[in-house]
Amino acid sequence: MAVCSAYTTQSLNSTCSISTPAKTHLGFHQKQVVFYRRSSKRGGSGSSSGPCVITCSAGDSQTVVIGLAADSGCGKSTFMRRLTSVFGGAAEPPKGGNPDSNTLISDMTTVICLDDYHSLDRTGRKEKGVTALDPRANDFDLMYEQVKAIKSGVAVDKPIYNHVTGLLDPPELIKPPKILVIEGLHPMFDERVRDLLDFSIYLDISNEVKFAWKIQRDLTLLKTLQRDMAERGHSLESIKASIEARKPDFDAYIDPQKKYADAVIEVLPTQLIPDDNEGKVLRVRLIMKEGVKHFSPVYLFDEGSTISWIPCGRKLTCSYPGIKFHYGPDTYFGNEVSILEMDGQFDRLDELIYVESHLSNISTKFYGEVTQQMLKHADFPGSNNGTGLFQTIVGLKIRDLYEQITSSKTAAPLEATKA
Ligand SMILES: Nc1ncnc2c1ncn2[C@@H]1O[C@H](COP(=O)(O)OP(=O)(O)OP(=O)(O)O)[C@@H](O)[C@H]1O
Ligand SMILES: O=C(CO)[C@H](O)[C@H](O)COP(=O)(O)O
Repeated sequence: MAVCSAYTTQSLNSTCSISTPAKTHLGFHQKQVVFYRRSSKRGGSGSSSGPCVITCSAGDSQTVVIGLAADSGCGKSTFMRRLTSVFGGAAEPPKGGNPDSNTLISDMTTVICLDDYHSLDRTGRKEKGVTALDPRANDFDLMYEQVKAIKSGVAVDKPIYNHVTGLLDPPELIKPPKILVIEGLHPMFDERVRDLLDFSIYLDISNEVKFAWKIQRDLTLLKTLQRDMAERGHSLESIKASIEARKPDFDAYIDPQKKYADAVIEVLPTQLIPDDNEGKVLRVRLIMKEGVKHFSPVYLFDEGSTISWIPCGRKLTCSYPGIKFHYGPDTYFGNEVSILEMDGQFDRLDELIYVESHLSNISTKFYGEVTQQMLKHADFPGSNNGTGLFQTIVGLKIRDLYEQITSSKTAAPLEATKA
């Protein structure tokens, strides 16, 4: 291994870091690693017994890494569709690649699914008697090395977990995007991976709601397959059994990650209907950590005050059971947070502008942008309640965070030049 000291760089704007030579067993992509010839007499004393590697990413293509954690079937894909829409352009699987790829690429974002780091396939897990939620079924070393590589501008060959076959497929090439989202069961589980995140989100869906969503999804699937009632009954039991079987590992390995999240979207049954167990009307809480770099929590009316607001009346149509907002400071796992809560659902999405105009720090670029985004995706699940509203707002906050990070990176060399 050579000692690296002085190198030429391709562009003044580049941010460069010295790394060890590409390690193919970790899937680093050799082609993306840039080799530079030693150019300067000054500092050129390093021995040159082997290849030195500099990996460069242009100043304007810094990869910002976002983590999104949730159990399976808890709305990660829906959230990702809202997020990528905020940046413009549709997200699609890699062109010409594996049709069962879990990756989604748009102009600005690449979303990778952490299921791809399962180290045991479906049969392997069955043989060992572990679930996919168990850390022993996942390769955190590879996850860390590859996310770190992408963040520093190096492409990787990431494995693919095929949900259709339950097997690990040959890897796919992931090039460093402007924004990398790692979504799945464990983005905040491993401390090394956690430290690479510029922002983290946890979707906390209560058991009652999770169950209602699963049934809804599976019954829709069954309906399209035109199965009979007997099979539907069987399916209900198996959905229940699968949720129960996952619960111990969910409680042990997934749920504890929420204490690390910068924002948590908590989804609970409504409090507006006494003893509601339908799970259709939802109470949704956006829990926002204070003091996170490049992130200022959203507030209602007056920052730091405690406020309850029923907006129904002349400007917002509400049918039973109505809509109730709450905002205020709180603590969450020992951290200071602000919590914005919405219970109930909108009758008319265009009237959301009335609510939007009373929210501050929502990082919109123009008046009504939240409402516009919500109307654009009115057919997505949760568009008439706090899940859609808060996912959209978090998407705008991530855009803002990205712009702040990239502008501070490009401003830094300028400041240094001035000094
Ligand atoms: N906000 C919501 N309101 C109502 N139902 C929802 C909401 N979000 C998701 N769902 C239901 O849950 C299902 C799963 O949503 P989605 O595919 O976004 O979750 P996921 O976490 O990506 O799932 P998976 O892990 O299985 O890929 C949807 O088909 C829908 O039925
Ligand atoms: O918790 C999950 C995350 O999506 C899946 O259950 C896990 O990835 C295993 O997938 P499959 O059930 O398709 O073998």
